[in-house]
Amino acid sequence: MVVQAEEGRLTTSSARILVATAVPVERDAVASAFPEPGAEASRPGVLLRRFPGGWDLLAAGVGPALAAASTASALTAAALDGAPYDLVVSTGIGGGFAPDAPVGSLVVADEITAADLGAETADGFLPVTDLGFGTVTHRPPAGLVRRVADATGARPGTVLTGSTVTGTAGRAALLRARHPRALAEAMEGFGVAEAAAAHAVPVLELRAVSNPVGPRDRAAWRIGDALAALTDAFGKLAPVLTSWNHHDPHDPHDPDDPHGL
Ligand SMILES: O=C(O)c1cccc(C(=O)CC[C@H]2O[C@@H](n3cnc4c(=O)[nH]cnc43)[C@H](O)[C@@H]2O)c1
Repeated sequence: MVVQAEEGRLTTSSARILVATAVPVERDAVASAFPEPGAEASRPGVLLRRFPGGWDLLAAGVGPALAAASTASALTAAALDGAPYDLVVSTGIGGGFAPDAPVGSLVVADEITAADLGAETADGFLPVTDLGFGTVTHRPPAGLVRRVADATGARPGTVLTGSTVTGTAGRAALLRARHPRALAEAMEGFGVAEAAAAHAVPVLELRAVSNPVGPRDRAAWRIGDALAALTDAFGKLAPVLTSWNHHDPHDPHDPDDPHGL
């Protein structure tokens, strides 16, 4: 994999990386980290913005279902083209849990967790795994998460995925009680991760915090600041991805890897 950073902008890569945002304005914020405008590439069910070096950007839609469907379409198309992706990155704006993830900050997921996938019972919420189904958490490669955190200043932690934006202090407190490591909430990460897992492709989730998770206060959303943080972060991601090689079972930069440095 070869990715070069030039004045904080992404230039070349030999890896194939799919970056899935929810909406076009988030995709365009990521695109601003590239020196070129990119070119459109149409595949069944998806319209990609393609950049030299193997980067494809996709506005995959809002919510876990559409994000999963769009990401799966892109992954399948790439595989059928004979150029499968090496990494999928779910990214965009998100809500941050106070006080750990303030507005304007970045969060990188070490766990991508479906917050509302399960059953409500008289004794509380049961995740689908307790019912004997599927999964509720995907874990991105630990060494890659660490290096993304180091390079961008993103705080590592759990990023929750839900189909509903939290709008009350009570719901925010409930989520944090259930997921004490949760730093952020968004609506797509788990869907993107499910699609990536189906194709055995590693996944990352990086969120720029636009609003606190809690009582709905639309006027307090700082979407412009979060989008600017996203552009800045993707400029800094280049050297991180330069040395990451997921084909190598031993990550020399992962202190948890006994074969590493
Ligand atoms: O409440 C509104 O009026 C409103 C206005 C603009 C956007 C929204 C959204 O629901 C955007 C959802 C979109 O952004 C991500 N996101 C951002 N903050 C959060 C959050 O606190 N909780 C969940 N998702 C959030 C999400 O990934 C969607 O793509 C509402």
